[in-house]
Amino acid sequence: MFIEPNLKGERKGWIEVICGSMFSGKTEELIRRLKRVKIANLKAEIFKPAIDVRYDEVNIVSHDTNSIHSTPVENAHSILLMAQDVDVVGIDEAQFFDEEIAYVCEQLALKGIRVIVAGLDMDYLGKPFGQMPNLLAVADYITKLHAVCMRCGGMASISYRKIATGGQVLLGEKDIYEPRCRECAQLPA
Ligand SMILES: Nc1ncnc2c1ncn2[C@@H]1O[C@H](COP(=O)(O)OP(=O)(O)O)[C@@H](O)[C@H]1O
Ligand SMILES: Cc1cn([C@H]2C[C@H](O)[C@@H](COP(=O)(O)O)O2)c(=O)[nH]c1=O
Ligand SMILES: [Zn+2]
Repeated sequence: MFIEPNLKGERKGWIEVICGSMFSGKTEELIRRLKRVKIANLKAEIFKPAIDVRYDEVNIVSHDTNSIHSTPVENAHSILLMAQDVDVVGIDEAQFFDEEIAYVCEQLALKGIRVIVAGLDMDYLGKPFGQMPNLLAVADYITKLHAVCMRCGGMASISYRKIATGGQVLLGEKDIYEPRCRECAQLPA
C-alpha cells in the first residue's frame, strides 16, 4: 500500500501516478488517498476530463460505485488555472488529457502541491495510452495495479476490447472491455 511521505514534516510538492488496466482499482485507490487528505483537513481539488461522463457528470465513480466530487475540465491547462490555494490535486482518467498534462502536473508540484494522477497506462491493444508515458516519466511515485484476468484468474494488465469497432478512444464498461492477462489477451505482435 502507498504510504504518504512526510519528510521532516516540510510541505513540498510531488507527483504520484496510479496506473494499470481497467478494473484494477485505480479510481478506488485515488478516492482512498483523497479521503485521507480530507481527514487530514487538507484542501483538495479533483479534476477529470470532460469527455468522461460515463457514470456521472461531476463525480468520479469507481466500478464499485464509490464516488468523490470532481470538476470536469476541457483541457489540462484549465487544471493549472483552477487549482488555487490547494494542498492536493487529484486527476482521474489522465490518459484522455492533452499533451500539456505532464507540464501542468510539474508546475503544480513546483508550487508545493501534492498531485495524485490516475490513468490507463495501456490501451486495448497494449500500446501506451496518450500522455501516460510522459506522466510516468515525471512521477516521483508510481503505483501499478492489476485486475483479475476474466479468463484464467491471473494478474490482468490488458483491458481487452470485446468488440471489433472503434479507435483508441471508446468509452465503455464491462459491455465492451474485460481485464485479461498477457497470455489470455493474445494481442497481435
Ligand atoms: N476482473 C476484475 N478484477 C478486479 N476487480 C474487478 C474486476 N471486475 C470488477 N471489479 C471491480 O472493480 C473494482 C475496481 O474499480 P475501479 O477502482 O473503478 O477500477 P479502475 O479505475 O482501475 O477501472 C474492484 O474493487 C472490483 O470490485
Ligand atoms: C482500454 C481502453 C479504454 N478506454 C476507455 C474505457 C473507459 O471509458 C475508460 C477507462 O476507464 P477506467 O476508469 O480505467 O475503467 O477508457 C478507451 O477509450 N480506449 C481503450 O483502449
Ligand atoms: Zn489470463
